[in-house]
Amino acid sequence: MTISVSPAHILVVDDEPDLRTLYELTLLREGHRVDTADNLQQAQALLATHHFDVVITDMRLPDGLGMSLLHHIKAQGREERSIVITAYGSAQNAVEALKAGAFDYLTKPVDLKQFRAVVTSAIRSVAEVTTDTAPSSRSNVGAAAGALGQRALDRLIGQSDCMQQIKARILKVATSMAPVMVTGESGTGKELVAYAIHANSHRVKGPWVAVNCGAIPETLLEAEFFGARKGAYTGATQDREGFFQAARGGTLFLDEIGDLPLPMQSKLLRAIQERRIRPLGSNQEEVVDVRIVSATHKHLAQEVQNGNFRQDLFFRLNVIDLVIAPLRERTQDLPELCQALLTRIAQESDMPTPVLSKEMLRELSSLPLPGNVRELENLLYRAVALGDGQSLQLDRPMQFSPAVNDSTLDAPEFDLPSPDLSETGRLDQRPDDLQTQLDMLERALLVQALQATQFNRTAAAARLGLNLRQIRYRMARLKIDAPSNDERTDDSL
Ligand SMILES: Nc1ncnc2c1ncn2[C@@H]1O[C@H](COP(=O)(O)OP(=O)(O)OP(=O)(O)O)[C@@H](O)[C@H]1O
Repeated sequence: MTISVSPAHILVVDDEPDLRTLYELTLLREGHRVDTADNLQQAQALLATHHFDVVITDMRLPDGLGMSLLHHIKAQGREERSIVITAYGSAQNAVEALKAGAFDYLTKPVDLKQFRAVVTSAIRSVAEVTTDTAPSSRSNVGAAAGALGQRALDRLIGQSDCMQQIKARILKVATSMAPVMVTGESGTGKELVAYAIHANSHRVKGPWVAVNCGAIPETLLEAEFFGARKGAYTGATQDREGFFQAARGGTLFLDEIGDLPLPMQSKLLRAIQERRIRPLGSNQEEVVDVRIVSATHKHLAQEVQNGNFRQDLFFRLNVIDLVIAPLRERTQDLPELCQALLTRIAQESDMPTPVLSKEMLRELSSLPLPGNVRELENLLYRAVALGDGQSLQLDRPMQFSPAVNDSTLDAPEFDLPSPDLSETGRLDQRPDDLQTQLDMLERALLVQALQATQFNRTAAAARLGLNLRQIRYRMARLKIDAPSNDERTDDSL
């Protein structure tokens, strides 16, 4: 399907006359105005005298690399969107081009359908920016966003340096097709950030498809991602779209990407590299037209080291990284966050917004809040529920009593009546670091649920609000050797 965009002025730079003509004719047929150059020098001469919307350049040119055109465009602050054509299999060049500011890249042999889709996308992104605002004002955070984009940025509460930098970076990276990886602890707002990237991009009118990679049973992953034809597997009574098809023209958000099993990682890598997918049971490939934003709370580089995550996929997904600091490292955001969250909670319950006292704010600031903004949100919900309608009643978080100063933060008091923590026999030793303490707590809860279900992992997972794959993963990570670790029929997903 050809998507119509307004005619654009495009520069094609390639030293191969046949290819140059092929690209030129394809673009002319779409109604665009095209100039061509067969080397860097000619391209630079044309750039000196003309303004283009899009520059399409081969990577290898007789007098240098197409990359230097990118640097030239960037250094001059020009508005052209550049698309680089790289040799097949040179992932490094593609990633470098995106990092150098290319809007997108194409791999040889160039598929004309893909070529048209990428060019259309680039033209759209120029149009979005020029209708929304003058590009020169982009340094002003928020100025470049349209109404939806601005709303998405506004939902990210906080004026700390970290949040300001995140917002500025969202605007900076939104306008290209480069894959972005958002990292941060659980509940730090990774999904909000990912959505803000979509909402500020030229793909905003396309779909936003968010997928939790850890929540899909392993056996269904391929069909869920790439779609399936009728009859491809038992129960497939009709053709169905996968996430890649559903997100066509928009953004595919892969949350908890670190939970994707290795075989699926290979399939995802292939889809990204080849820009093609094949639905299950189909012999036809389909062109991929999605921007990928992924997120994880894991240290993915460490997962690569441990052999749990493919390095090449990491490299592909992590072209641009965006790191969100935990809430305890930006406590200056707390007052504004509490205010916004309380206003929302009060609106939902149709009541006046309760006032947060200074004491309570101080108390909240002293909590480690390992669940970050989500935990803060839950705490405030409980505080509203326990309060008298005007004042709030802070209920201590389940896992920690509030730390009064840093030294108590190092040795939080566990306040968990239900799981038999002494089972672990290790809590008294109180390790210093938070992660070890959380691991011990998680281990105790898992063991307790497993014991209560005679080590039936499916039932234990259900008790804890997990699925089988998630509990298996957690058991393996914490080296919990349950009698049912040899496959049981009830667990055989
Ligand atoms: N800066 C923020 N301003 C306002 N609300 C926020 C902010 N950060 C997070 N939240 C809220 O906290 C909750 C968790 O946010 P979100 O789901 O984006 O976090 P996450 O990092 O993706 O979590 P997880 O790792 O569990 O997937 C949501 O309700 C979100 O609205």
